Amino acid sequence: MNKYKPVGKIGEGTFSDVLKTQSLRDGNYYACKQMKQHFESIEQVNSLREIQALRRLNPHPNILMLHEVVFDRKSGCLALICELMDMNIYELIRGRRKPLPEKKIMNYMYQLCKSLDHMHRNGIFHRDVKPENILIKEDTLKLGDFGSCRSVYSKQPYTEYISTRWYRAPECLLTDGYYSYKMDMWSSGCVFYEITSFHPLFPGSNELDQISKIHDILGTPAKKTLNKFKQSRAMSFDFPFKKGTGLSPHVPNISPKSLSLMYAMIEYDPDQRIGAHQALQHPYFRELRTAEKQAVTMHRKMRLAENIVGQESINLWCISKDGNRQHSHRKTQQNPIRHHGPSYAIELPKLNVSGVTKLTSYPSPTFHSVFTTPATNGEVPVLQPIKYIGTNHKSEKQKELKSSMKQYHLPTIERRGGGY
Ligand SMILES: Nc1ncnc2c1ncn2[C@@H]1O[C@H](COP(=O)(O)OP(=O)(O)OP(=O)(O)O)[C@@H](O)[C@H]1O
Repeated sequence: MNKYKPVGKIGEGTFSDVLKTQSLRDGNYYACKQMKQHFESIEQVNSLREIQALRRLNPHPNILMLHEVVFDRKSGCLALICELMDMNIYELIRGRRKPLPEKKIMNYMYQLCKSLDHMHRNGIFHRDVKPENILIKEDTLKLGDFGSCRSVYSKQPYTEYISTRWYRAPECLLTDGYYSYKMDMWSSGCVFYEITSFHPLFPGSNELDQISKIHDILGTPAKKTLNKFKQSRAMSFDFPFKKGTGLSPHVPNISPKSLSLMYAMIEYDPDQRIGAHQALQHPYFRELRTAEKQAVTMHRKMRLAENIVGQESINLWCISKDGNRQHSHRKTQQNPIRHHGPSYAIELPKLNVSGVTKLTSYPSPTFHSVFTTPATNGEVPVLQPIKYIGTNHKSEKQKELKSSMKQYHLPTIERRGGGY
């Protein structure tokens, strides 16, 4: 940790203090997440869910970037050195009166859905999506705090207490641990509402009140849905019929498309709830998808132009240096671009360097394929050498204690149905 100079405290969570630090090597600023828990060995550090998830999900434009893991064996202190962001979503909207421009909300929601899509495709679900865990820097949004995440292939029921109550999906509230990745969509729908209205959607004061707040707006669910939940709950429950006000009276000024996506995300039944990949295809995001496609096309054209210019200058250099066309000729034969014009088959691998294009280069998955076949990104990245050791205040908003030891092995992507 002597390679980093602490500058000030920027955040605090249940499990960590987050400091702004400056690297003495490159002079850049980073966020240093100093874990409150002490560790006995590197093996114990490596088994930390958060580290495993970040390594598997990095790099992606909408996932917080892990720069370095620093562990001090003597003191047992552990710090995650991450990219420094400006603030979290809760801080962005706190005390604000003027609504955020609709374009900004759309842009943030698009990026949030992209982070979820990437995570779910890679066999991980977050389990604690909430405004405090969504970080922004200028117009870029990144999902952080993977301390509660799980493998989608791990065996239910999940016994530990998870997710902050206000963002907890009905299946988490009403079953004995039979929930999965769709719970992240519910939480994100609640965040969508909150960045639109600046109020939490379901601010329940306890679990029963949480359900009641959900029913106040969505109404009690169909019997079929409740019966599904009842099958995975030891204790029986029933709710007297309630109609629900719907979302519209609470967000009167939003567009119909925006409302439609919001409803799809907070669908009561997880089987009917929209998934992240589907959400990205929703008409609400049409404009952004078009802009993205145009940017990709432009990028391809630019790379192509660069290649041609680069190739020509190599050829010219070869000719002038050697006075020998043979060498130049061999070069042009090696690179068919010069003779045969552009080929996307040649260009695409270069585009994959950027995370955004990497996402678009996935085989277009049906929703099922994400969870019935191994994830597309192959193996878990190898751990980099571990180096050392290492207060925006946690919001006063209601928070419940999560499991204190957040260190478990994340099953490899290929493993299905197993788990811990
Ligand atoms: N990379 C970062 N850049 C800027 N701020 C950050 C960064 N990482 C975390 N923070 C701030 O620190 C706060 C706490 O971080 P984080 O949620 O990762 O800690 P935690 O101990 O896991 O919290 P929790 O109690 O939610 O489990 C965040 O809400 C955020 O405001």
